[in-house]
This record gives sequence, structure tokens and C-alpha cells, in this order.
Amino acid sequence: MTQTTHGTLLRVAVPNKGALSVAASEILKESGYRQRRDSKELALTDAENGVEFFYLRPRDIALYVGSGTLDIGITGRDLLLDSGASAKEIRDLGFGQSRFHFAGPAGRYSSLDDLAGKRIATSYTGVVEAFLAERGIEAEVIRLDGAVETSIQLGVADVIADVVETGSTLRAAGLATFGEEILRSSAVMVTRDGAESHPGFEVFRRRVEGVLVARSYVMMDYDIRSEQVQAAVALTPGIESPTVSPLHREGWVAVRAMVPRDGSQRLMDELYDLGARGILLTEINACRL
Ligand SMILES: Nc1ncnc2c1ncn2[C@@H]1O[C@H](COP(=O)(O)OP(=O)(O)OP(=O)(O)O)[C@@H](O)[C@H]1O
Ligand SMILES: O=P(O)(O)OC[C@H]1O[C@H](OP(=O)(O)OP(=O)(O)O)[C@H](O)[C@@H]1O
Ligand SMILES: [Mg+2]
Repeated sequence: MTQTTHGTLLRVAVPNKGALSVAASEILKESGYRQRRDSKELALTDAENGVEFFYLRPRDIALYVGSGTLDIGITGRDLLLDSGASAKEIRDLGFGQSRFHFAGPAGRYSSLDDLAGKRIATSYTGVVEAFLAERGIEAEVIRLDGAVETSIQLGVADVIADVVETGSTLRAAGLATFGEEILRSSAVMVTRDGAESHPGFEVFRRRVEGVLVARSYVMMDYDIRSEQVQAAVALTPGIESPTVSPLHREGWVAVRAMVPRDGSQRLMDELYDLGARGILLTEINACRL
């Protein structure tokens, strides 16, 4: 293992390509870590921060983390479940959202009952077989590496089970989803029992958490008459507790609180109606809570 003045480096897996790779490196950069500049680099040591990054196929990441070779990884929830690895999800990272669905020629299939005896092509055999077993559906699962949408036209399968984001790939192939959603996925941070004891683990987790909170919250400042402050603070309770400071203007106070980015415009309207003035919204770049 690599040693530095910090001791053993924390070993972190990052998707090397595909739908998650750019956003994963982005969140790590925002968390203050060095990231590779060249997509051909396979590993990068950020000695100053005590972390070594390994750029791997997102499909393999849960296996490396589950087996104990690496401490933390970023991958998709669907890939984690499909791998059957003993890695565990510790944080939804809020990007790479996708749904996983059965699909067939538009109009031909309407429910899961239509799956019996069919050939289902997918890159996610673990997820699909578990789903079918749970519901007692007997069907043949055919493993393909990708571009599964084409397999029906080529006569290899009757239906597919695949990742759907915008649905444009399905539409282009003349396919439509049917039956209930198999699972909902997004990028997740994974680790394994025992990795938490690494001295660098908690710092890493807290840094990423700080970026995620900074992305979902904004800072709100406003002035309000003292007699309205209770009602206003009830609308903006903050995370710990809002800061209320006296103003030079008699009978008025200034309030500062973190508020969820979603709904923040509506909140400004409500505060204005309460009598608040000078309402400001500012971005938070990073935080530790
Ligand atoms: N179009 C998409 N939009 C958002 N997330 C996606 C999309 N396609 C795939 N994903 C998610 O990205 C993760 C990895 O998929 P990705 O396509 O990068 O890898 P792969 O299919 O194994 O490899 P590749 O497509 O490079 O052969 C999965 O968790 C998946 O849910
Ligand atoms: O609903 P959409 O927005 O069209 O996205 C879904 C498509 O994106 C992924 O393909 P990818 O580009 O990863 O190729 P692959 O099939 O070879 O994995 C996925 O497998 C679907 O084909
Ligand atoms: Mg893919």
C-alpha cells in the first residue's frame, strides 16, 4: 500500500467513462481533490489530501470496493445491485438519475404477465433475474454488453430490460416501456463495512457531503420588523438555527438562514408578503455542517 506522511492513502474508485464519469470528477474537484486532466490516466495520487484515485469501469467499481481492494467508490445504484458485491450505498450523489424498465415493440406488450416464456435481453442480468424470481415469472434472460435496443430487431430477443433516461433511444428503436418500473437509479457513494475506520474516510465523506449540501441549499438574508420575526423564522428555520442580528433602524432585525434551493423563489414571495424587505439569495460554494 502507498504510504505518505499521512499514513496509508484512502483509495477511491471513480468511473473512467460513461454517463457518470464527468459529474463524478466534478464533485471531487469541488470537494478540493485533484482530478486527472487526461482521460487516459488510470490512477492519480493526491498526496496532499491523502487520497489515491483509480479510474475504473463503473460496472466493476462495486466489486473492487466490496472485496476490500478499494475503500470508497462512485458508481450507479443499478450497477451496485447488479454486481451482487458486498459494497453498500452510503450517499445518493444526486446526478446520473435513470430508471430501469422492460421495453418491447410499441403496442405489443402491456404488463408483466406478457413476459412469461419470452427472451429478455439486458446488460443487467443480476437485477433482471432477481426481479423475475421475486415475482415468480419464468423467462429466458440473455446477457448483452450494450446497445440492447437493437437485439429485438435482430431477432435475438423478444423484449429488453434497460436504463431509460430521456427515452429517446427507445423511441428511435420503435420500442416502448411496459409494466412497472424495475428500479430507480442514480450515482451513489459506496463503501464496505470496516472501511470507515480509515483515518481519511470521515474527512472524504464530510467534504463530499459539504458540496452536496451547498448544491441543494442557498443562503437567504432579509430584514424584517421585530414583531414579525417569529413568523418569518418559522418559514426559514435554517439547518441549525437562523442568525438574527439587530439593525440600526429601530424595530427591525436582519435574518440569515440556509434554505433549500427548491422553492426558494416562493419562499421569497411569502417573506415579502410578511413584510420582509431587502431579501437576498446567495450561492453557497462549500460548507461543513
Ligand atoms: N443516459 C443516461 N443518463 C443517465 N444515467 C445513465 C444513462 N445511461 C446510463 N446511466 C447510468 O450510468 C451508469 C453507468 O452507465 P454507463 O453507460 O456509463 O456504463 P456502461 O453501460 O456499463 O458502459 P458503456 O455504456 O460505456 O459501455 C449506470 O448507473 C446507469 O444507470
Ligand atoms: O433514455 P435515453 O436518454 O436515450 O438513455 C438511455 C440509453 O443510454 C444508455 O446507453 P449507453 O449510451 O450507455 O450505451 P450502451 O447501451 O452501450 O450502454 C442506456 O443503455 C440506454 O441505451
Ligand atoms: Mg451504457
